Amino acid sequence: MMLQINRVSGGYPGRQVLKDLSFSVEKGELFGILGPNGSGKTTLLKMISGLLQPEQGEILLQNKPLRYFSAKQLAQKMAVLPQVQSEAFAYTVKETVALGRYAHQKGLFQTNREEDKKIIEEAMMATGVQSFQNQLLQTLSGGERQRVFLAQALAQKPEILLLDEPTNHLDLSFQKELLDQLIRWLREKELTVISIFHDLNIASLYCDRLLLLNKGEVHMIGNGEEVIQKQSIEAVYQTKVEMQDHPKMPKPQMVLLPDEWRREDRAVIDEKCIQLKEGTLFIQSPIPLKIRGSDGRSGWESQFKLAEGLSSKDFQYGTYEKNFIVTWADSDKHLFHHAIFVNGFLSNEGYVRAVMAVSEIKTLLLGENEGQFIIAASQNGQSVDPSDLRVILHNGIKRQIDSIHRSGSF
Ligand SMILES: Nc1ncnc2c1ncn2[C@@H]1O[C@H](COP(=O)(O)OP(=O)(O)OP(=O)(O)O)[C@@H](O)[C@H]1O
Repeated sequence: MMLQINRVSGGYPGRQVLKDLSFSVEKGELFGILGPNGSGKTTLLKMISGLLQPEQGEILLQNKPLRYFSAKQLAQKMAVLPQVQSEAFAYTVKETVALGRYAHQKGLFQTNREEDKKIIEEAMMATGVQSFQNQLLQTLSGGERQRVFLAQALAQKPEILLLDEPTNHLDLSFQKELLDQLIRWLREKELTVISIFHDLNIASLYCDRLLLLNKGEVHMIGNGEEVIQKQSIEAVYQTKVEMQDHPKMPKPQMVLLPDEWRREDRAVIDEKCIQLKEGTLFIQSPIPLKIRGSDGRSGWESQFKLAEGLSSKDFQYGTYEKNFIVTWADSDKHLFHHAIFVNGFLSNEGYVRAVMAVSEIKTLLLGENEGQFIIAASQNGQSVDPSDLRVILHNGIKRQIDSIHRSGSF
């Protein structure tokens, strides 16, 4: 066990921030600390680094109480990357990184300067700051400064790295680079990282485990899938969120829904949206619709070119309950295609079931049929029950196919 927090309470004089926290961090883990502003994340990091003493409870580092370590011993084991301050610094980049070696120097005369130099160079290389190593810190951007302090922390060669929002000044590519690099160090150098994150999606992607703090208490500890859940995030952050799956990883991702996001409530997809221009059949929707196609196509679209070379006998359309269905036939191949517009909200599961339902209905009505179809929903208004939808689609599609057959062009 790298670190153990046993029933820790405390904070500042007259202000108890943390209440009865217990958890442990294993060697080699990337352990994330999450929580709203003021929930006690920085206070907890200060206690772990020995800057603040708990009022109650105990923190053990490698099974030994933290208070038995001298400041220098702690600095040899732990490096802290604080939130970057914006004050002016009169040091160069290289001097700042070199300060990371301080805890390892013995006496007044530095005994192992070659070794120190090598470590400082390595730390600068790893964080990509060597190209501006002779510049003064105050001449750097916030993100560059963040990387310099990370280099300083690495030069300390710690066993535990404590990070307070390491990515908050970094652009997208440096965020990814820093975290990918941290993971490589974790695996190669047996480092353990404890880091505060504000970005829940990044924490979900990179952390082995997460601690979600709420008002100084443990709300939940677990892996990303367990902690980044709609219910717990909404309860702790007191806001509405929507969850979605990451397209390539089994990691939950969260998206915000602005209060002001109002779709045009009266926007309805019906016969007014249909246009036939020189044999080309279009649907022009007043709002973007979320679509899934039998060919795997998905996304948000508002203009749909359905078919070319059609005469008015080749297609049918109509509204069935709140669903607008268009069916058209390809006169050469005798295939039937369908566009189904749902005026309502279709969940992810609803889409899957609707796609399956339409495939089944087509097979039932037409036998082997390779015709294509799309399902597009406004995601506006009431949630649609996939079982009800199935019945409505069956009746609507059947009626339209019969009617195209009757029109005599086949
Ligand atoms: N030096 C201090 N003296 C007294 N109270 C403090 C001190 N530092 C922080 N606090 C209080 O302790 C509480 C927790 O602060 P802390 O900085 O740990 O929160 P945090 O979760 O890191 O917040 P943020 O997300 O805003 O960085 C806050 O209410 C804060 O006002």
